[in-house]
Amino acid sequence: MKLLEGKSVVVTGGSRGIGRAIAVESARHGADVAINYYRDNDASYGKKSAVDSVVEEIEALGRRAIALEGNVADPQTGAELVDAAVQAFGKIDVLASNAGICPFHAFLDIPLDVFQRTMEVNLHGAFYVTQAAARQMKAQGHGGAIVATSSISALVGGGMQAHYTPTKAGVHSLMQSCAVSLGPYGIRCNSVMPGTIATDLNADDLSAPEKLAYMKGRIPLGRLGDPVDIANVVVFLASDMAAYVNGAALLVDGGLFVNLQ
Ligand SMILES: NC(=O)C1=CN([C@@H]2O[C@H](COP(=O)(O)OP(=O)(O)OC[C@H]3O[C@@H](n4cnc5c(N)ncnc54)[C@H](OP(=O)(O)O)[C@@H]3O)[C@@H](O)[C@H]2O)C=CC1
Ligand SMILES: C[C@H](O)[C@@H]1OC(=O)[C@H](O)[C@@H]1O
Repeated sequence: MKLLEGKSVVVTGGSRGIGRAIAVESARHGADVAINYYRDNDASYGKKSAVDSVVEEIEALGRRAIALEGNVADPQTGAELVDAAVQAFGKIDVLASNAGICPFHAFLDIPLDVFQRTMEVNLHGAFYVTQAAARQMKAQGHGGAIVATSSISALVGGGMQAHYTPTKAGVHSLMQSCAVSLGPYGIRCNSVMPGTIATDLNADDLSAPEKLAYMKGRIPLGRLGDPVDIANVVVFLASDMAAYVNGAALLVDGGLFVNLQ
């Protein structure tokens, strides 16, 4: 069953990791996809750059794809991405606001620029692109769905993430307020809260075997998440199957959050 047949989906941070999986699974469910990326230089996908390979994969599924470079922290990037999607596909039905960074650092001596960049990319970036997509959806007059990638880190702390966890709590809060602001236009806003998902974001952190074993040991399902585990839930929240889900946050963490002891 295809959940996004004929929809136009915009994904920020769609070249790698969770965003890439959202882009591909959206296409598998029948959507055309506009992908934002920033500094794509990853040639590990069959010797193509990451973004070229995701575009190719979507086209192989019989759907259209465009890719637009841009830093989501720049207020113009979101608007340009939405405009490009409308030019290419005639409309936008779904935004997956997903781009994010997590440079691990201890709290007491975090460089100011690392703190500011994390805030600007993760929280300001989500705000700008959500506003741009919502303006377009309102003008179109037939509603829409916005799904932001928050995190389990919106709910719990991390000693090396004091600059990061507030951005994920902020993204969660942004979706709650937007659910209220945009509900009257039929635009639903929700967030997905991934646990620990195996991507480039945490590859360094989990490269130490002891840390990897510790994290897996804390997850009742006994494995790290796969980007597709998150993408499946984003597709559901974006689809008409979730027509009455608005302002929700869905933990997708293999049970990590509830595992006190
Ligand atoms: N991995 C995990 O365990 C978890 C991740 N998350 C969240 O999921 C989201 C995706 O993370 P994940 O897939 O793991 O990370 P990856 O590092 O694998 O991918 C990040 C993606 O974001 C893009 N990106 C980075 N900075 C910018 C920017 N300034 N402007 C536009 N695009 C940018 C990258 O593009 P490019 O490479 O071209 O620069 C890339 O496509 C993030 O918001 C993260 O906080 C939440 C919970 C857990
Ligand atoms: C980067 C982390 O490993 C990852 O990102 C988050 O949001 C969670 O804290 C995950 O563990």
